[in-house]
Amino acid sequence: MAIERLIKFTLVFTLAVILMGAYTRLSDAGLGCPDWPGCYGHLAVPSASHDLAKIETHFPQMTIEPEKAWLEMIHRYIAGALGLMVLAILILCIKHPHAPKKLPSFIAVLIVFQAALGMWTVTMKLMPIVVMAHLIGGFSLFALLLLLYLRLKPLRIPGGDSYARKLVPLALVSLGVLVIQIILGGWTSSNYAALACTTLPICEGNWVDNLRFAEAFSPFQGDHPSFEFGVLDYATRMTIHVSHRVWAVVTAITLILLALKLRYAQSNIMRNSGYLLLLLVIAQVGLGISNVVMNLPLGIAVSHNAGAALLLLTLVFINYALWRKA
Ligand code: HEM
Repeated sequence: MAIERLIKFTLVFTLAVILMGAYTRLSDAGLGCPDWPGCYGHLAVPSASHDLAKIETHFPQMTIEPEKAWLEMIHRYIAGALGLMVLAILILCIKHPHAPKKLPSFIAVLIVFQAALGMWTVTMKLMPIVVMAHLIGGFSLFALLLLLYLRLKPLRIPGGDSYARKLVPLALVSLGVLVIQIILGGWTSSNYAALACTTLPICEGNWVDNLRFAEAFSPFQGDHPSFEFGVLDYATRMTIHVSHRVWAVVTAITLILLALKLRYAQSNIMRNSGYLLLLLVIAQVGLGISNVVMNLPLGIAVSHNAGAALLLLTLVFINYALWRKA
């Protein structure tokens, strides 16, 4: 069916947009263009000398950095293309008598909201709550597109797999635990807390006595001309970082337990999902540790983001497959 192929392509494209967003953020290019939707009022990054002269007058505090501006604009263009794909999916679903209608409509609304969050990310100068919501919006879009794809497929577990069905509560808890870990990761990244702890396993110094949960998880951090590079003090960033690491232990244990239990499922599809989950958890923890010991190299940080997105997809699939009637 044309819709299924389009959704499959859109899923891969969404991952590309998420990774491009992570690459832009981690390259400190989020404010490469200080306005929205254009860049210094232009459709492409301006380079002509008369345009540059005008920019100096209209944006006196800004120095145009073409590389960063291009990263930001490419992210905006491909996100725009993704918006058009989601619109096409919605139209095809509305036309197709047996396709779901509510889910694609919700996805279309979500992508409009996601565009607004992209705008606020720039206009509110990388305010962490907005940056994190933008990251979560992208991940939600990715997960909902998979759900739509699965709704269009007649997926059934052969014979019902009564053993796997007993894992429904654990699979649901695993998804919840993972979502919390992703939110904590987004909060770590958007508050520039990645390098607050540089030793293993948890943090250096007398970290237990310096934890400040109220400040660390307050969604609003006052007025600042810009939130680029973070506005929180060391102890607060350390608390955010430590929370992400400690919850990583809870996440890894829960997901590995589910993966190991899935080994005894009767159906191949559930057993293989378990192996994939196990592989992804090990890779994700390895990438997280590499982030810390290697001082956040761009490639590793972007791969850590991709790992989180793929873990989410795997758990959405496992939950869906377990809930589906035989
Ligand atoms: C167990 C599963 C884990 C998941 C699902 C996860 C997820 C995430 C996510 C979604 C982000 C935000 C990425 C971004 O904004 O681009 C993040 C950031 C981060 N994670 Fe994890 N993480 C996990 C484990 C770990 C572990 C074990 C460590 C270290 C020991 C770690 C260290 C970090 C660091 C330092 C950042 C900030 C990187 C940055 O500034 O972009 N993570 N994590």
